[in-house]
Amino acid sequence: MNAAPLLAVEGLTKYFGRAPHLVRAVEDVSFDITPGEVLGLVGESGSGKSTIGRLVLRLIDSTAGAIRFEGQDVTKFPERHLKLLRRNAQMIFQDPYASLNPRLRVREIVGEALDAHRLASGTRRVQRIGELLETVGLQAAHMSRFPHEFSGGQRQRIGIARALAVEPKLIVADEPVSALDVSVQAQVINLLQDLRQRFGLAMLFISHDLDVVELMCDRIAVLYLGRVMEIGSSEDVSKRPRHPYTRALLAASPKADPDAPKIRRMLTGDIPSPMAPPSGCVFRTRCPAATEECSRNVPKLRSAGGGHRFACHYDLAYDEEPAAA
Ligand SMILES: Nc1ncnc2c1ncn2[C@@H]1O[C@H](COP(=O)(O)OP(=O)(O)OP(=O)(O)O)[C@@H](O)[C@H]1O
Repeated sequence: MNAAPLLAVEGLTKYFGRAPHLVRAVEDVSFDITPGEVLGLVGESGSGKSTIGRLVLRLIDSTAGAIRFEGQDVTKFPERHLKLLRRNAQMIFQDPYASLNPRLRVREIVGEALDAHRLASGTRRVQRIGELLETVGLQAAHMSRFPHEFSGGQRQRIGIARALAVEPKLIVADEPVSALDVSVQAQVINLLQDLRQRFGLAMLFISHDLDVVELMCDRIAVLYLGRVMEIGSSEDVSKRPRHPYTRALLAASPKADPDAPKIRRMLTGDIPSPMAPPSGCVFRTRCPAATEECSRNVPKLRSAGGGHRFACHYDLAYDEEPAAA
């Protein structure tokens, strides 16, 4: 619990564009990931999950905040130091079709990472590519094929082999199974679990699906309109959620108990535009329990004990009905 964080994100903020079209994609987000830990980022479409993943790997620049990787703030890294970051932190993308260059053989796709960091050459390089393919459940002989010769699940395995080539300490997995057939999703999740155990990988695991996140992650951060609504152990967040939004998300899951308390089933209306987020608590326009207070003040994250925190002015009992409007 007290291990020095591998990744420490503090007050991370990202705006796209300019006023009056300023998009507040990520607003004052903080979290840590310790070595070997898997943190899930969950939230509806547009909540800022991918943006956070891209910020962490410096694929895009932040507006404000710090991203410390092993204590060093990567937001301040000059371009030439980014290679060091990429040696330690890699991305697995959502779409295994778009993320692999169709003109390159698997050998070149996986080998590129080895070459960029001069990790292996000659016969050792070929051997290493074969090993990586076997590590992800493919065969060494597959290295001479092109991406189109593989199924979606197999392509995602190639993307994983490419990420593993540099022996990273952190993997940002952005919806790694959402584009796959349901029947294949579990296999890829199992592979990621297995790799995590084998290599002690830490992960930032991005998904809109709370069930997948619960399965995969040690801790979960729930995002809404670019802000953290709740963060804590998977167990606390999924079994003892304190924020009305987390409860609503859980209720929307196909696994939800139909007799669940009413507050959990009341997520209605659309997500407001990140160009015009509501005042006070950003969730208040969809929250069944919102009051005047919620429109005036932004709730701070507060502790529910044991590292579990939630950003709500109220602390409603789990089965409490919302106040009449
Ligand atoms: N390059 C960009 N320019 C302008 N707006 C952007 C850009 N990238 C993302 N956004 C906006 O930032 C917000 C957060 O987007 P982001 O993709 O991070 O959300 P997400 O939670 O990952 O959603 P999804 O699951 O749909 O990918 C959205 O409103 C999105 O439209």
